[in-house]
Amino acid sequence: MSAMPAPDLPTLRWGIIATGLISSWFVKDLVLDRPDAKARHIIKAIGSSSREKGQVFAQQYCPQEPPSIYGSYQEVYADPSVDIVYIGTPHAFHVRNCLDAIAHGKHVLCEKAFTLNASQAREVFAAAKDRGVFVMEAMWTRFFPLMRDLQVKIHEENVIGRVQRVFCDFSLDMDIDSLPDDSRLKNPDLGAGSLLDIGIYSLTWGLLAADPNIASKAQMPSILASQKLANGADVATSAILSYPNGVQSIVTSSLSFATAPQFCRIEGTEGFIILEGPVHSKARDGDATAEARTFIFDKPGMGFYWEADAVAIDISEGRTENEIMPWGETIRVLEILDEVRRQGGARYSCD
Ligand SMILES: NC(=O)C1=CN([C@@H]2O[C@H](COP(=O)(O)OP(=O)(O)OC[C@H]3O[C@@H](n4cnc5c(N)ncnc54)[C@H](OP(=O)(O)O)[C@@H]3O)[C@@H](O)[C@H]2O)C=CC1
Ligand SMILES: O=C1OC[C@@H](O)[C@H](O)[C@H]1O
Repeated sequence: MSAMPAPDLPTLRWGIIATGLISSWFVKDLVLDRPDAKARHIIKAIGSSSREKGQVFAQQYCPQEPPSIYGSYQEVYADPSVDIVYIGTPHAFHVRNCLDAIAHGKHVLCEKAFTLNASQAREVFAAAKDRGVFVMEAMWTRFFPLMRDLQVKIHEENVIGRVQRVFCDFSLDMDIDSLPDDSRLKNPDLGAGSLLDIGIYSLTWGLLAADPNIASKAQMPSILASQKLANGADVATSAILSYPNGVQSIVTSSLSFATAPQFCRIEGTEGFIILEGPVHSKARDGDATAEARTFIFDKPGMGFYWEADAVAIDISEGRTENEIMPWGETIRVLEILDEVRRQGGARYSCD
């Protein structure tokens, strides 16, 4: 028997911008039948550079309730049946797409990296403030229960004592040389490079494991960074974040090889935590003497619905920011990414 969400749950009507990989993952998760759903999500419109692409996308991912299909993004912004626009274009277009959606009075959930630099993000949030609409960076892993549980274990229950050092890597073997020059991973005009695409995940763990606070309450670490560049984009980035209390987070990313399954190690005075598996599916803690405990993190689909449910609840309760990923945190992350690129050499034309 199918488990439909209760009818009184907050309901959000989505317009999807772009029909690439992430939009397909996001929409597949949104239309999943989930007994524990905290919100109801309806895909009302698909906007694509091509109406045909939009049709194929809708047939494949929205079979139950066919959305309106548009051969432009503007038509999605203008559609009165859309409450919120989900932006799944390459990073370089996020600022324009966000501003356009906000100008039409739409709420926005925009993929990571939110914009190419902190200055663009400030511009978007200023526009959102003026229009009074909800905006959030789709930093989906911050909404994983595993992420939330580990924050409590590390910073409230102190299960590994005082955190001393964090290592986190996210690398993918993308065979960059074989990609076309217009690939978003290769072309700096599209926001190419490992840092904004996947290094942002390593940085997220590096920050959250070192300091429980976010946005303006968080300590700002000093940064030492190095990048390997190809055609102006970073193929690899390594950064050391050093905190005034001596904690160091070593965060790395690369597009030349794949991360080992154990992608993150958080070391404390009384033990360690290892994160492993695809999209944070497992955490293990232990120390030299005690037997390690393993926390398995199974989930239906990929887990994009947690951020989507949080957004629906915020909007239904009249908030314009989310407390897990508020505007100040997106700006803080982008300021760190800006500094890493300043030291490492990767530049975008908007810098
Ligand atoms: N949260 C996550 O797990 C993931 C997030 N992402 C993020 O999503 C964004 C898009 O990534 P991804 O889906 O992998 O990218 P894709 O290349 O698969 O798709 C991007 C889509 O954007 C649209 N687009 C508009 N202008 C351009 C252009 N000049 N060049 C290419 N595409 C264009 C196209 O859709 P159309 O023709 O329909 O308009 C295209 O299909 C990035 O910001 C990335 O960081 C990506 C993967 C996973
Ligand atoms: O966010 C992401 O996670 C998965 C990767 O495949 C993708 O390149 C990246 O954008």
